[in-house]
Amino acid sequence: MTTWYRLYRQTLNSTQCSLFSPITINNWTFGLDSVKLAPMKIDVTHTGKILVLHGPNLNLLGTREPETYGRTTLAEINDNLTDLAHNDGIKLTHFQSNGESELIERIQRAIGENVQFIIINPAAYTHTSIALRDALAATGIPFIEVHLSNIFARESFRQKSYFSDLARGVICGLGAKGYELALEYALAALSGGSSQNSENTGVTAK
Ligand SMILES: O=C1C[C@@](O)(C(=O)O)C[C@@H](O)[C@@H]1O
Repeated sequence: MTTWYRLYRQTLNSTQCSLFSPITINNWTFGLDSVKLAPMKIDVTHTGKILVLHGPNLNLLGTREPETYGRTTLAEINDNLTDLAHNDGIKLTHFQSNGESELIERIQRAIGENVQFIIINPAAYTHTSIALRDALAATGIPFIEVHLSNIFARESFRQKSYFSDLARGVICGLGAKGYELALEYALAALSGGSSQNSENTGVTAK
């Protein structure tokens, strides 16, 4: 999909405004100036919004049980996702909390912010929180459930999720890569490129 950006060029006595098709290389956008071809770094026009939510103890990623959750820190995960989304002109915000009520309030705010997709690792709340599940259901915003570890290969109490039946999809056991894959799907869905049709994907969309 070609995204068009509005470029403003300050002149001596006026601000000229034209539409140009940009080329983006390494987060720099090059546009055609109305007089000459000149590189201009501009703010990318964000055409969509994705919210990434992390539940309790995920702030400790990197040092927390690395044999189970890997050595990638939460900051590294968030930075990577932010860059990937930004390259597609999508604004990505992330939020981590150890508290159920804070996560619920963050989800409720997403409605007013026009968030179009949520990626969530509810962490231990996966197995306990009807309240978080209800908050996601109340927004009606499609979401993907992500777990770093393969919860189905772990203790039996981790094999129950209060989210999976509402989720567009579930990714678990692939470590930090799982977030990237979830984002890839969300970006495709926002650009209309991801089929929501079970006939085409083999996946039943909610
Ligand atoms: O905190 C977590 C992390 C987790 O969601 C995961 O990403 O693998 C799995 C949960 O069972 C656990 O409580």
